[in-house]
Amino acid sequence: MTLRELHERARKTLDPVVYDYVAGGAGEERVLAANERAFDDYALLPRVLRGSAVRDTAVDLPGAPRTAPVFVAPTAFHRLVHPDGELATARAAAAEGAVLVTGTAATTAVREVVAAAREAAPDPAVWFQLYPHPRGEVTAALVRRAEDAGCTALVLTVDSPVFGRHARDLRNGFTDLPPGYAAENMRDLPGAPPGGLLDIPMSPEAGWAHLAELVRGTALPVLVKGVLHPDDARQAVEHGAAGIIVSNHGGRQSDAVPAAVDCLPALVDAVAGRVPVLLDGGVRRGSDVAVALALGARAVGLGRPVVWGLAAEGEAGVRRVLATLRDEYDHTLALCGGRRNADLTADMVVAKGGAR
Ligand SMILES: Cc1cc2nc3c(=O)[nH]c(=O)nc-3n(C[C@H](O)[C@H](O)[C@H](O)COP(=O)(O)O)c2cc1C
Ligand SMILES: CCCCC(=O)C(=O)O
Repeated sequence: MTLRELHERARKTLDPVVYDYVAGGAGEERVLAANERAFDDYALLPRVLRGSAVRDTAVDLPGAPRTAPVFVAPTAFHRLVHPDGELATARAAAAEGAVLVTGTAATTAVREVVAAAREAAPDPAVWFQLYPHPRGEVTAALVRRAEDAGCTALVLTVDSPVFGRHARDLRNGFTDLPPGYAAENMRDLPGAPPGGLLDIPMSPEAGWAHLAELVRGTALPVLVKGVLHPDDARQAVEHGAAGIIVSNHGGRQSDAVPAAVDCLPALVDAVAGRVPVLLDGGVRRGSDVAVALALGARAVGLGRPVVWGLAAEGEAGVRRVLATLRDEYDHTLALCGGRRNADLTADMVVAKGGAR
């Protein structure tokens, strides 16, 4: 079954309001559409007579040595789409050797998520995503939870000073979690009520000091997610980021930003190899992975496709999504005459219709 078919099955399975929450974007959904369409505008110029029957696609990421080049981006509330929720996602990602980013908005506590990943693989990599919280003690408590659970990196999402305006959710009246679901990691934190969507505050006044404080307060590497401006990528590195995730939140925050992959080259230049640059948004095929890696991304994240796999088939569906992308990417690498990711270089990416 292709990713497209899994998406279709998920659409038929899900409550339309939940489907819209996952599928939707901000505003007129221009950025949502642009993320996927941008990949259509790139083509790959293969190199010939230099390939290998054995290919190595593993990458080193912070807190995740020798991992898959495709990771599970943080997406909220997995129990809304499948009763096994984040436990299924965790087992699937671990079994496929992919980093799982769980986070503040998970409907399963991080301790249980890491335990489930460990059932599926001896040394899984689970990262924990958080937002800059106005109260330092709340961030500190969340970080302790992630550390105690065994997470190997933190991800600070910085593209959400305020929550995006999701037109579908506003139309559907979906503005908080239904009864019976909670953001489990927010339970019993100092000064924070449990645990609905509205209890995960965004901080319009957060500054670079938040990042510096987070980095100071943990031994874990901290990646910064949601960077689009090259100067912000430089600032993030200067404030201690161990990695940059180029992302526009899957078109769910500003509806006026460029497609994520179109921002990638400038950020790769700005970071100049000091830390790995990752990307998410619109990745749907192995060739999209190849384009992003050729343009300098170390790895790419999948948001919605993982949720569609989970909704359609639980753990097996998430495994299928990750395995499909891995196989398609490996095949593309072979067709491009590559034996390792580094064999994909920026000169091999051209605008559709010809060489640039
Ligand atoms: C339903 C949903 C929930 C999300 N929740 C979060 C979140 O809690 N934290 C976060 O940093 N990003 C969140 N994101 C953004 C994803 O991490 C990622 O940036 C985006 O989905 C990538 O685009 P794609 O869906 O086209 O793969 C969410 C995305 C979706 C679709
Ligand atoms: C406060 C929950 C965050 C979920 C999120 O980031 C999204 O729906 O895009």
